[in-house]
Amino acid sequence: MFEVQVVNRKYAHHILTLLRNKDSSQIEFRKGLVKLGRILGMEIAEDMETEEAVVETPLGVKVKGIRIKDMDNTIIVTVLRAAWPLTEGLIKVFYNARQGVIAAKRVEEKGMQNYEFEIDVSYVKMPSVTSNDVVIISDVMVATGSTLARILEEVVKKGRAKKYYIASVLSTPVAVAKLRDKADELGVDLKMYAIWIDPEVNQKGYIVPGLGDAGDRAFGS
Ligand SMILES: O=P(O)(O)OC[C@H]1O[C@H](OP(=O)(O)OP(=O)(O)O)[C@H](O)[C@@H]1O
Ligand SMILES: O=c1cc[nH]c(=O)[nH]1
Repeated sequence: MFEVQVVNRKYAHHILTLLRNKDSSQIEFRKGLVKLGRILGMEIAEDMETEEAVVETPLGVKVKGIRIKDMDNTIIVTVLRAAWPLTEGLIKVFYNARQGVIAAKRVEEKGMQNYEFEIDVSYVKMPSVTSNDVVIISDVMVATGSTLARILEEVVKKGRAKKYYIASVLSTPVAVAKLRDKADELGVDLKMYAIWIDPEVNQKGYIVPGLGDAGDRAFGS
């Protein structure tokens, strides 16, 4: 099963506009990603089931509240390197999350064929996953979807989660179609959140209008 949801919040789009601006500084860019990570985390939390929780306040009064059931069985996987600040924001919401890291790179020297890049996965370190877990994959730019499709293959090798989320800033129709196919092929329940879906990927594999090379803008080239 695959679903995609765009974040319909003025504040998120205000920050996205700052990120798109070529004159925004490296620090502004990173800070913007942290803010969007927190918003994406809130959106994902909104999608999760809750249960009743009763607590006693310092006044000695018991009160009914709620807890998000999967708060303590969430795993966040960061795709290096641009997603690092995005994860910083996600962690503010999923404060007990276990974490994994994946280094994956498009082999750009071989070029893009039919909106597909070969992906070189050089490092995978993540906790084992059980059927009680929810996995959130944090990646800023989902352009052709080649990287995330490949990463999903790696992630499911660690065990089957009951649900997978993608937390991203920008994606494209091409990537959405590819991820839908990959979710079907792997038989996973996948929901992708993006702040916005841009219309195009250019010949070099950049999202257009996009925001440029997110890794370089956040950390330098
Ligand atoms: O959907 P795709 O076409 O596969 O492209 C998306 C990938 O490109 C970006 O990484 P990048 O190669 O810029 O790496 P960096 O963050 O380390 O700079 C981005 O963070 C994704 O991982
Ligand atoms: O536009 C794009 C596409 C992939 N990676 C980026 O950083 N930017």
